[in-house]
Amino acid sequence: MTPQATPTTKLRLRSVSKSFIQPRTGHTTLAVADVSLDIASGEFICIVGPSGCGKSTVLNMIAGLDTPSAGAIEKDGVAITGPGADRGVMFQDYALMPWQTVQENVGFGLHHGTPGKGFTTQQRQERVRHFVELVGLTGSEKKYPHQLSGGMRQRVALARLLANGPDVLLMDEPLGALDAQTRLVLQQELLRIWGQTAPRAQRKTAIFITHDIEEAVFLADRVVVMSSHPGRVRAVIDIDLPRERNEHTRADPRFGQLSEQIWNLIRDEAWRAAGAAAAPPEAAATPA
Ligand SMILES: Nc1ncnc2c1ncn2[C@@H]1O[C@H](COP(=O)(O)OP(=O)(O)OP(=O)(O)O)[C@@H](O)[C@H]1O
Repeated sequence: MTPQATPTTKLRLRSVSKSFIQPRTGHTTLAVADVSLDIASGEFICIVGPSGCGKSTVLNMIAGLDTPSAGAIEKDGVAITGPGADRGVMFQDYALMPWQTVQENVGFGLHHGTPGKGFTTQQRQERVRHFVELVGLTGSEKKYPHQLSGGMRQRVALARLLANGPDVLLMDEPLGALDAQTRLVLQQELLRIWGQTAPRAQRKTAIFITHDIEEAVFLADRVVVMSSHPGRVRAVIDIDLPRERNEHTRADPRFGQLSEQIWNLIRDEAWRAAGAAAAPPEAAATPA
């Protein structure tokens, strides 16, 4: 049964399925089956699951880049029928324009797209300055993407996403290409920029895809665990770790328990997705 919408529901997926038909062979892949989910306004949701379980397909449908084959997706009670500036998307590969500076990249949507409507040139410039500062890139405004590290490029991509003023942030493995230390730093930076210490009403609704279970536990209010073939919601785990999340969070025993709980839900499929016939048996508990 589909859950009832609450007054704070921002996004609602109702029995959403998606099939892809190969034009040449006519072969149909059921990528996502019967996904129902309510996402509250200001909530941070992470989606995890084995490779190919349909995470990106779900995100693309919320973005309006793909259309459900069955079911419906609503934002604020209105069906999503295509892309919109109210939903900003961020990918792993930065997607910056190499011939533009940091500030030109951040301001692109404001100067050339619908997000800039209603702003004067001065207001747009001020908005760019604000988001460049928020992501910690003041002083690098005139640099080009090739002059930046991977972490700085994703800061630019995040500033651009926010400058466009969406109320839903859709992030498809945005930290996936970064080295391990930069990734840890940017996880915390992302929560700061998202406003984890602000009241929920002031936060954006965020949906974040990751393969990294600890990243999901660190970031999310709830983790959606998907299973594959076809992609379904296997479990939704409440992350009852206090905010603000910071370096102490990872040392909290609850952090380890939640990570293990999620890994146990996906380990068999993750091993198979990685080419193994089956996962090895779970390690026996150490005798007391
Ligand atoms: N445009 C497409 N045409 C045909 N099949 C597709 C298309 N997009 C996705 N699929 C298939 O749908 C399934 C789900 O793909 P999707 O990329 O959503 O999974 P994912 O969980 O995001 O994967 P990964 O973790 O590897 O990024 C896969 O079997 C994939 O091959």
